[in-house]
Amino acid sequence: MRFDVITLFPEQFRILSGEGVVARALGSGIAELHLWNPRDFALGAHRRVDDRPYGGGPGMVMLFEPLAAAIAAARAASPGAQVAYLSPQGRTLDQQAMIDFASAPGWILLAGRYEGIDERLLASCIDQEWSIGDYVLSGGELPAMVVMDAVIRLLPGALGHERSACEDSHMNGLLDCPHFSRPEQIDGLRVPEVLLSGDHGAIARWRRQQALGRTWLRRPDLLAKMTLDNDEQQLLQDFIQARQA
Ligand SMILES: Nc1nonc1C(=O)N[C@H]1C[C@@H]1c1ccc(S(N)(=O)=O)cc1
Repeated sequence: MRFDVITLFPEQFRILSGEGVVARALGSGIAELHLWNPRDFALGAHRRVDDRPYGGGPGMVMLFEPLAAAIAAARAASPGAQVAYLSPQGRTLDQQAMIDFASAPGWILLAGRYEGIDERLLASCIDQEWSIGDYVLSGGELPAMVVMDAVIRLLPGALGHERSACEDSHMNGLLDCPHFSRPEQIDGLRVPEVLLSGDHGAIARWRRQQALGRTWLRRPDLLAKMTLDNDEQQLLQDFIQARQA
């Protein structure tokens, strides 16, 4: 998948080529990243990319022309890609959104700065507006990297043969189960016996029950969206009763 990011701070994206899933995906061609700086498309002696807002008020607004030109260049280089603007006013993203995005041919991500962008861009150049959460950051670069990370891990081959993203939290509407590794005991805290049993059926049921129970405890809003089969309902009831015993 091709990602084109429009950003005033392209050097921030070097972090993606460091190590880990995203770096390996970029290095192996599973994903590719192209950066476009609006300042390269700014005209005039001062090559301005922002200016004061009409009507007064604090902060600066990113100018229409440089962003429109950068978006046009990215669209020409990535046919079929849609343009998504990262802002607190966008649709809040969740795992299902990332799953949907992973099937697109590519994305052009616009990382905003300052107070935001000239509103006319939303009507003329931008296809979708997304938010990574209800808070305001100093720039859209981190949100763009968050989206890239969440989408890239879903691409075939990105996580390697040893596992896939399907066990992750939120991938099946539930939170993930707890995980343990060596040693078997730390300060009297033991690994659940079932995980040491070698009974893969029992381990799978325990993990499903833990995922159901954790979601019930921490995110009942997610559970409310799910339809549990009879076995899952019984697992959850047993979890709840064990807690109340
Ligand atoms: N949350 C987020 N999810 O994605 N981006 C997020 C974010 O905080 N971006 C901030 C730098 C930039 C920004 C953009 C737009 C607006 S504005 N005036 O439209 O509200 C305010 C701040």
